[in-house]
Amino acid sequence: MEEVRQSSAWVARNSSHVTIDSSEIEKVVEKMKESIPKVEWDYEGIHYFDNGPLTVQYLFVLDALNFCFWPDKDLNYDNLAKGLKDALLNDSSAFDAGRLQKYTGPQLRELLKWPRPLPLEEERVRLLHEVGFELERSFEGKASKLVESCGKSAVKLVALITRHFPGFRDHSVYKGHQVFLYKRAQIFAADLWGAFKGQGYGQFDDICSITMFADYIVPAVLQQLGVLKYSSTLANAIQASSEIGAGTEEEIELRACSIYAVEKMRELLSIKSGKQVLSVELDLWLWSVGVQCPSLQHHRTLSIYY
Ligand SMILES: Nc1nc2c(c(CN[C@H]3C=C[C@H](O)[C@@H]3O)cn2[C@@H]2O[C@H](COP(=O)(O)O)[C@@H](O)[C@H]2O)c(=O)[nH]1
Repeated sequence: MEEVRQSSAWVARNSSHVTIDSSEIEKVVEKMKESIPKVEWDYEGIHYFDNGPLTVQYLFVLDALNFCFWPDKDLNYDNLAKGLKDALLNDSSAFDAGRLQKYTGPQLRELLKWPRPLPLEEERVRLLHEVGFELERSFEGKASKLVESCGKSAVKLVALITRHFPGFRDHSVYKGHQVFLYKRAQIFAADLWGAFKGQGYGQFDDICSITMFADYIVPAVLQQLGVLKYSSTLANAIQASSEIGAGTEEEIELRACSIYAVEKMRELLSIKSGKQVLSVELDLWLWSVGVQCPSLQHHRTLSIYY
């Protein structure tokens, strides 16, 4: 994940619309250092879990579709996680590689029991087909095989996923530089780690290499904490719920500066608390704060990446 760290740091150094306030990072860290809020994975009980390969298949399908809920004001991540869980409980072959390649938009909607078209539904279906096809072609149809071939390395897992599945290649070109953010590939590794509690399919000896997952919730939380500061034009656009184009400087800065800021928080917290703190732990905490605050104004970008 060095490429994610380095390219995000480059954006933070050259940023025009978003700045990181180091003194606010220090204040947040000072408040947290005695007890870093530990957030239990699946504290909501919304995920499928059977401690085996079907859970891996479930999480891979979940993270293939884990993006852009906001255009439907009633839809959120929980609906997706729970909808896919119920679908699997109802039919354990629902995510077989052959089946994944055949879903249509209306069938996906029905599977999730969602009464109207999903945001970016055509893309969601295309990505499901891509996952089914490539799993069948290279991994005996099983996401568990993909994970097994990574030798307990999250870095290898992200590299393998982004090599095989174009839909997970979450990157942009910013001021002439290629920037890697890899949100859904990294969150898949983190979901395995969380679900399997760092054992079996969730054992990654390098889980400390994962960065935060640059979505639309965590940047808003960091802004609320004072860690991120926006230009007035950007602040107004977010306040007015105006769409921010995918690949624009503003969008990349929001995401990359969030990664950089969380890395800085992690470094400082590790020093002050004398314990190794993981970016994934900070992410889970920040995300849980964000989703518990319905009034939080987040940026709106149509994207398949987050
Ligand atoms: N940074 C970060 N972003 C995350 C997650 C998760 C889910 N993690 C679960 C896994 C185990 C735990 O129990 C968590 O519940 C979803 N998202 C992103 O949020 C957005 C959805 O927001 P809303 O529209 O309000 O549902 C969307 O971009 C989605 O991709 C996370 O952990 N970190």
